[in-house]
Amino acid sequence: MRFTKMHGIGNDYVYVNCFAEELPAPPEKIAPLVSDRHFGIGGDGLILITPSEVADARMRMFNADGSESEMCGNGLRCVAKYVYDHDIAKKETLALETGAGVLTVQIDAANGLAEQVRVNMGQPILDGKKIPTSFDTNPVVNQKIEIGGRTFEVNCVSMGNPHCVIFVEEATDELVLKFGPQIERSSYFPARVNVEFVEVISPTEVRQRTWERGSGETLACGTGASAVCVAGVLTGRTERKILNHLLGGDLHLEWNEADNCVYKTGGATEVFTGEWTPPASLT
Ligand SMILES: N[C@H](CCC[C@H](N)C(=O)O)C(=O)O
Repeated sequence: MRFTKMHGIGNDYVYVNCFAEELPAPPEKIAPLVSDRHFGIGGDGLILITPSEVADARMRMFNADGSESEMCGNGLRCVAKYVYDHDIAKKETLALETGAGVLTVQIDAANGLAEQVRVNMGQPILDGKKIPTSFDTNPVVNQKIEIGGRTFEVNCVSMGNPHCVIFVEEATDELVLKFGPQIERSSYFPARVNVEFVEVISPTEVRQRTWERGSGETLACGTGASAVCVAGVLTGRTERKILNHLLGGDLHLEWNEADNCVYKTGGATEVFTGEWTPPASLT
């Protein structure tokens, strides 16, 4: 299986161009194998770039545990870069189909290659039942949950996929690595959840660490950063335009008042291409 390794500020996936390549097995079986950093290629998951009936291309994203997610913000910037750089559609404005609908992406290119990518991430979903959470408020802000003997105040937002944003003094290893997985799998979140621990530096600047549903801690999460932007505004902590520092780099975010959409800008990088040999047990 030919693949391309790409990352968006350190959130790395194995990308397969399904315009040209046929998968040797179902993607949910391939994702855990290629994601393994010792026995596989290494990555936070698998992303398929496929033809679309309604857009320039379609993204399908599988976490390292094989579960499929509706959306991936860093992944979508990389898909846009791939589609542009590899001439699937050489357009500076691309329409890309995701589980969160068709999203519009703006490419800033130099010498025929995409450098910065700006994604209209669409409107956040704030209805507790739709996110989904066990809360039936709209929005779900400053709600208390009990996890492992501790109380957390959570703010929940869906950007197509579910997020739980928790503002903290310091995003420690204990919070991310011990409580992250417990929150992910708690009964408050029927479809599990991605968890963001966020330090507010100023009304226009935050720092985020992410525990991702199905993949564990990652260096960055674009849908998570968008959810953080929304949660910051809803709780009166931040302005509508922020700079978010993630472990792997920075993202610029804006929750636009006029159209209610979140705009996310950041880089996308192609690292290498290769050919993966599926184990005999798979085929
Ligand atoms: N890293 C991705 C999000 C992956 C979310 C996935 N873990 C889920 O199950 O929803 C991003 O940049 O938006």
